[in-house]
Amino acid sequence: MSNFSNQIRASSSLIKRLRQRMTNPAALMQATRHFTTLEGHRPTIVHKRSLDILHDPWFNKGTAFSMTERDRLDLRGLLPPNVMTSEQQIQRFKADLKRLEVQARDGPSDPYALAKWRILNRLHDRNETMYYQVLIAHIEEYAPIVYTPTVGLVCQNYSGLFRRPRGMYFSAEDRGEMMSMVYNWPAEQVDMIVVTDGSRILGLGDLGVQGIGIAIGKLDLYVAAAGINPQRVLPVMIDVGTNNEKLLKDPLYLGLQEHRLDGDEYIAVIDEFMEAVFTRWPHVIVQFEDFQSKWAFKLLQRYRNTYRMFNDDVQGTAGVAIAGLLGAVRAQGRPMIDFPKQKIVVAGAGSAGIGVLNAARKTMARMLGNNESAFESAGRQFWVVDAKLSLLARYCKTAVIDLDNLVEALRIFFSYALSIIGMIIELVALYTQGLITEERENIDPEALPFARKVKEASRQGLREGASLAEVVREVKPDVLLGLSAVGGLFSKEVLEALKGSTSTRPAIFAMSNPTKNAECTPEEAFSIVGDNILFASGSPFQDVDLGNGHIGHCNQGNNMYLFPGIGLGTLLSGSRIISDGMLQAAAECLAEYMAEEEVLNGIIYPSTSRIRDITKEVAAAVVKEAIKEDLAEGYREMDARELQKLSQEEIVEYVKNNMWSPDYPTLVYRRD
Ligand SMILES: NC(=O)C1=CN([C@@H]2O[C@H](COP(=O)(O)OP(=O)(O)OC[C@H]3O[C@@H](n4cnc5c(N)ncnc54)[C@H](O)[C@@H]3O)[C@@H](O)[C@H]2O)C=CC1
Ligand SMILES: CC(=O)C(=O)O
Ligand SMILES: [Mg+2]
Repeated sequence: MSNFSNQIRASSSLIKRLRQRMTNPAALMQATRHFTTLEGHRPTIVHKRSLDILHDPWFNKGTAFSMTERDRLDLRGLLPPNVMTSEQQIQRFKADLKRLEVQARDGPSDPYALAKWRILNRLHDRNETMYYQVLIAHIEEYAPIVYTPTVGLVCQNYSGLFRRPRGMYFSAEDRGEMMSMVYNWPAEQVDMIVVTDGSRILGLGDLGVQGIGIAIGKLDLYVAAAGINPQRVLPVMIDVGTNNEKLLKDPLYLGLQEHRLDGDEYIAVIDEFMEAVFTRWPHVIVQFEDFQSKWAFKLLQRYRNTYRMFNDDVQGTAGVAIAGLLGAVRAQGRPMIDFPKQKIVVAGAGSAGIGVLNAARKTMARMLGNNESAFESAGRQFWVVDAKLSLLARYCKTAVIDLDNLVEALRIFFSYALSIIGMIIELVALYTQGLITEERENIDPEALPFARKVKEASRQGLREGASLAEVVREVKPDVLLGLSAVGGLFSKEVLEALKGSTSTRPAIFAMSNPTKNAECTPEEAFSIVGDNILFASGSPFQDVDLGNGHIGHCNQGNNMYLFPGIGLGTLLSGSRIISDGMLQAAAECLAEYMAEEEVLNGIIYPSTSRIRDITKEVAAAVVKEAIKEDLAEGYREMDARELQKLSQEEIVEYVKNNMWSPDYPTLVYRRD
């Protein structure tokens, strides 16, 4: 043991000495690598023994405790005698899950998926290390359980599923207390926070406090894909109420049963939360997740130049879509630089859709010369179809909230009356859905830059509000991209219309989650539009057997390929903010990751089994860009000046060396 300590000390001092000289980054890298390896073997000091160890998920190894460790920690006799390896433990766990599969002979179903989630969640609660061993080793099998689609089901049922707390809850009732509450979290250091207010969970709408499930699921991917230490992640739910009438009436709902805070009151809560977490952990990175679009953009603008934060739905999704869109160009056998010639129809102008539109337009403009006219002409490549509520309908819905203070009888009466008026207006509002032109009233400011000029539209045989099928028929786009949260929106009529596409290989991105919200299935896409299309969906689908010895590949176009790398790269660069350039570098890295042959075969995103590798590359690209933009302030031993000296290969190596892996540490007991 003392040998270990000596080596670690020696290695640390070597790094220090090297840093003082700062002449040889390669030697520094080597010392850091040596140090990291030793740190991996450094024993962990625990201040507990016996059953307390077995009941602590950080330290518990279950049957994998060696006999000497059992003696050292007073565990002898508290476990069955057969000492198992990690591999045997995973085998036993999987065999147990297999039994569940045998029982669920009807094939995948919601109760089956939930049962699987419960079993994994119980493992998470009792043995963190083994949980991440299982997740990393079988990520393709378990990502759909801890992440989309099953995480959606989990959020919908969270009040019933809740057993043990995970993460922190800041509610509207906690105003004025957050700065002290944040010290209730036991970890001294937190690297990553994923926060949601539960207002738009996947495509499932407002799930209130139950939305914490999505923050937990995203952080599982941070650990599995980016190797962020699980002791340094924090899922957060900001409960400002819910406008989900069902949850408001549910006696078993776990959150605040009042309508959502709005306006300045809402912003004050989020401000207080941000101040609290950045006061305790100045270097933390905060990922905003699944906020309704009304707040997603405003909060992003409010914080992005002050705090280390990003919005995954707006910015992560945009990067993943750009990578996919560039892949679609390559899949047509054309160079990426042809991207500005693509005609793109987007269905859904919410936080994700607008994020994609802005990023795609900027990418095209850059390729066209990066000036104003390039930006103008890039804008003409997009046709946006949306369906929004009118302002009056929104007013009626909000008015219900304002009536809360009246006598109960009156409240109920007016509530119902206004809800009915709201519903009627909503129905009327449906007539205003469709192609967005400058003629549209009450257009969202974010969507305005993509509104088509009326004259231009009419020259194409289109008008304000033209249906998606009409738009596709007239535009004959290269790409049809859905971020609408409306399952089946790419109907037979729409897909038939896409057969007229002028592209040699039309691409369909049905990106809405979870599975039932996908705009179409791959079977529908391949069978209606043809074998030669490119298909991507937000949630995983099986590849399609095209029946002629060919496979219709189903790509998973999900921001999970970027957000872990964006977070890790930001952490390791020590960048003060997350710049557009860093996000662009992440997207380009993903786009270039796929080999020519894969792309020509219709594979534009890597399989989930490669997620740890792509995340490492994305993180390295983010670090590199942060250095280039002079934003990198360094991390631990690697300060800004040393980062500057690293070559591309050394940056990748640096990232790899700093990714946590789930190995059981040797435990040594010391009295408190
Ligand atoms: N694959 C991925 O990585 C990601 C997928 N998503 C998914 O995208 C969907 C949308 O997310 P957000 O943009 O954040 O939600 P949002 O609620 O902000 O946006 C949805 C938009 O679709 C529009 N819409 C509704 N019905 C429509 C219709 N019939 N035709 C055209 N547009 C219609 C709405 O008016 C709204 O503007 C969700 O299902 C979400 O799970 C979101 C982020 C990442
Ligand atoms: C994937 C994701 O972030 C979403 O569906 O909201
Ligand atoms: Mg999301």
